Amino acid sequence: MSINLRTVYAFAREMYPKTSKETIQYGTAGFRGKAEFLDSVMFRMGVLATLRSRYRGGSVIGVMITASHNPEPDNGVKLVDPKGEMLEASWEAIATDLVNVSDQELEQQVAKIIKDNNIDVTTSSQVFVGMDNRYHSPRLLKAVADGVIALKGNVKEYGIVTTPMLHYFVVAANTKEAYGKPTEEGYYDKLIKAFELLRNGRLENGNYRNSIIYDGANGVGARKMLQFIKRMKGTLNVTVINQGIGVGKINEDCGADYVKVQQSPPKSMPEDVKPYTRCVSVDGDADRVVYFFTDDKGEFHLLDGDRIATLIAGYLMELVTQSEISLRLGLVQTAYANGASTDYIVDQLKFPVSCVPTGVKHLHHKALEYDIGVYFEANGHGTIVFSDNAKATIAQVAQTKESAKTLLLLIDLINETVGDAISDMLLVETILNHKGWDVQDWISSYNDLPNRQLKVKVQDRNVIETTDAERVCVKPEGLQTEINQVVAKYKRGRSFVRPSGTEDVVRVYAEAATKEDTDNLAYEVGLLVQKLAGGVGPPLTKPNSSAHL
Ligand SMILES: CC(=O)N[C@H]1[C@@H](OP(=O)(O)O)O[C@H](CO)[C@@H](O)[C@@H]1O
Ligand SMILES: [Mg+2]
Repeated sequence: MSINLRTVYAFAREMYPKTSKETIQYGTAGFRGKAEFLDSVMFRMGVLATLRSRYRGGSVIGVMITASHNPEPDNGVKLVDPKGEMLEASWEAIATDLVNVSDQELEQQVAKIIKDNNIDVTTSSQVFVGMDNRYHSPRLLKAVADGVIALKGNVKEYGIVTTPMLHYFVVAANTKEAYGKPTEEGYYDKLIKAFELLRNGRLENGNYRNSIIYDGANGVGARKMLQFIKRMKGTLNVTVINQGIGVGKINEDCGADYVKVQQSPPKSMPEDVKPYTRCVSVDGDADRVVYFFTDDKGEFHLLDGDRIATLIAGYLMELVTQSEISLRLGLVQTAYANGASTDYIVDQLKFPVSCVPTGVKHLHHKALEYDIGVYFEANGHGTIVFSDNAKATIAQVAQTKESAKTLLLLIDLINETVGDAISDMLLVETILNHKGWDVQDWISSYNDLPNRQLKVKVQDRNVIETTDAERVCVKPEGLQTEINQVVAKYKRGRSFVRPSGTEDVVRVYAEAATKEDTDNLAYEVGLLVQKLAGGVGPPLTKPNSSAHL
């Protein structure tokens, strides 16, 4: 097979010319932006995925077209490496250069990647592509596929799937189906079989009731949950709201990000929902999940990624202890984790905990250092990874001990390749069922510190640089000192700022002993960002109003 790089060049110029003059950055989870500027980015990512597949000896590489929790006009692309991880960090720079060169330089840039990485372009390659349900996703999927074809690679299109499904397909194919069948049906089968075996016919237990309300964020997570329901034979009664079929924009006034950041239920919540009903929200590509409920006074309560992580970690530790096996367990968080959750993990669970920069790629890598690594972002994005040693030990002990048998089934239920909202939800349901817990039992394990996030618009968010897992701001000079002075005024105060990697904003996080203090702290730090980091746009609104969120 010979590759004519002229083909790449001609394709790009004729079909996918580069229309944006601005430099495009590789963000927290790949490239993201307004959909109308992304055609050339997608074509080039198809080219890159093909090169990466050849570089990795023909292993399958995944390309997911989605802008996750972003608003509907945005789109984006996430690349999946052979073991289901996000694209290796060293290739992020290669990807960035490739999307930013002009159409005229493209041929030369592709040749450079081939030469620098010693890629044999005559070998075979395989790229799996999936997309969310944004209306511009099919157009962008075609651009990715054309990029693959331009380099004579093989492309398999999965159509509309969740991000974690695509990760699963990649790993299933690369493990020659040891992980499961690389099909949609294979994915449902694997999860549902494990879930039903774990229920073992006991649908309700203690305070646990067998029904939930599921907010699908008008995204692909809604459609796929409807598929789960069809196949689950009533083992869990799920009512899907924000289905996104015909009405409703993706993530608008609903979904995991809205619920977490606004700290309120989706706007379209049915009025007749009984107090203490378990509700879940997933995000636009269904890799995040948060739980919430409203109490009998109408007050909203959130059970976010930190809660999910602590619930899972505690349960896994119980099972490991009962199984009398010695494994290294650890939990990974980011600076956004609620301080109370970290205290609970360290003081009560006595679990080693570490803090890494935002972005699942960082958490995933850290979690791999443990035999059982639990990682979750506060926003509900996370999973659990098991080392080969853990799997082998558990399988052996499972021959004689029930607790280890349960662990083995949990491994099948968990999508280890990346955070998976549906798999995570089924896992939480399993644990609550086994413990006989309702949401009140769950939330009483510790009290969250009130917390708040603000988005501050600045001229160039890259003027902010951070260190120490983003908890300390080193640029612009003086900002951290002023933040420290403000934080010192508040009991249990903690605050940090960082540039978002998915939106053109600076994020401010604050927590403190009371809600009022938290709102004031966030506001004061927001003002500092505006003052010292080139704030633009309207002035921040004083606390006790959500207008500035
Ligand atoms: C505070 C927050 O929730 N940040 C999110 C958000 O990243 P930012 O870089 O903060 O925009 O999107 C990422 C991708 O989904 C996710 O990994 C991350 O946790
Ligand atoms: Mg997402």
